[in-house]
Amino acid sequence: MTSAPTSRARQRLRVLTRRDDAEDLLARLPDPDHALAWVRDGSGLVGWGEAARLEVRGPDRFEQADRWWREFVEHLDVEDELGVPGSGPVAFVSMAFADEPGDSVLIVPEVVIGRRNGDTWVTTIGSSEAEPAVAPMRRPATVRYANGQLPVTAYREAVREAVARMRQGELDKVVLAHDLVAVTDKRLDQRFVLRGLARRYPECWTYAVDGLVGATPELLLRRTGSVVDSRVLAGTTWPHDGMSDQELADSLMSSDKDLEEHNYAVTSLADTLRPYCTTMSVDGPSVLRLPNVSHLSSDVIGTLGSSASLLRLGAAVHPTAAVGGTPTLDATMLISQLEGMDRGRYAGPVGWIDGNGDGELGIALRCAQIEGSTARLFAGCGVVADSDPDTEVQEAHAKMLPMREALEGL
Ligand SMILES: C=C(O[C@@H]1C=C(C(=O)O)C=C[C@H]1O)C(=O)O
Repeated sequence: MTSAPTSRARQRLRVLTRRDDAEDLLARLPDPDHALAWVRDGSGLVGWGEAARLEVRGPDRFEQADRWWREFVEHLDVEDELGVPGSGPVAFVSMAFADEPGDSVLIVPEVVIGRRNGDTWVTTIGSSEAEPAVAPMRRPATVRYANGQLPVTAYREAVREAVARMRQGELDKVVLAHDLVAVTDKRLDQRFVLRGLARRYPECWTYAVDGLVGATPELLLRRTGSVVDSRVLAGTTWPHDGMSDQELADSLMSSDKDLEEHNYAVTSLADTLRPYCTTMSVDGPSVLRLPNVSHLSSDVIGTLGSSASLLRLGAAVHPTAAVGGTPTLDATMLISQLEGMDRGRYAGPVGWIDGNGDGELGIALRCAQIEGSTARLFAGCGVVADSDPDTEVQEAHAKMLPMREALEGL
């Protein structure tokens, strides 16, 4: 569906970027229910209002979104004092994981506040309204949890079945997820959740687009002119049995199972991105340590030999084997068969794009879909032939902690 202000775009919207003195981006968000955010360690973008919105679904959702955005940008009058990635016109993006079901969304805010390398700016898109007052923050007093579409017991069974299929040689890796529903005593304030995540996970990208709120450690793709880079994660451990951080890191770096999972993920990203690049290098794996989990992490960097926009590149690489599996098609079919739930925009690309086709797309992990006083949390794990279902259940639990703590205000 296109709830398209294409007609508004045709009227030539005015886009104005000027310098600003924003200190705390998240503190500027006025609205508890419609936050737009992509912030890491104090830098990034926040936005509010809707100058335009696109909803798309299906296998060509990236191409449709790319076409719509390019047309939208053509009908703008832009005045941009900064001319850096993220200044000028911007759309926040959140794509569905699957071809079906699931809606993807692009939102062009009326106001964007950005910060990058110490420069801060404000962009207005078709609006010259004064900044609205920031509504007081709401915090829930109680949070209760209930089964989602795939309860833990069924998840354990799904992992067991996947392991059996892999031992029969049907496929090499599949990433299976489950969900959990949190119910609070009042309407959730997305800004409360965002601030909790950003405070505890400054090295992650804290995001909110159309009610999907989270803090992801995984960067699917960033395009900055002719440079493209990615941070691929797969292979996970978490604090247990009194092991020190060093012992956890050593065990991860020497785990054949985790190295295998990681290798599938890096290969899937590099193989699908390489055709667009003239050079490419992979640096890793090393261990990325977060408060709740540690991951094997590799950085991929390439020089683009093509003018493909970030959304086009996203179409080529999604889903990597960090959230899908290997081979990709077998894995996505098995996911829909064994999970039997709608992932929505969890594990899909999330982030922002600008008028030059640059931007950042993370993988929407460690997140929840917030609606009123409920939040649907998701977490998944890479499963290979050597996986143990009970251990995967514990891993998924560790991956849900950031969102649970943010909801509970811990
Ligand atoms: C699927 C998730 O995480 C992904 C799976 C990982 C793994 O299996 O080791 C690690 C990081 C992410 O790529 C999630 O957090 O829900």
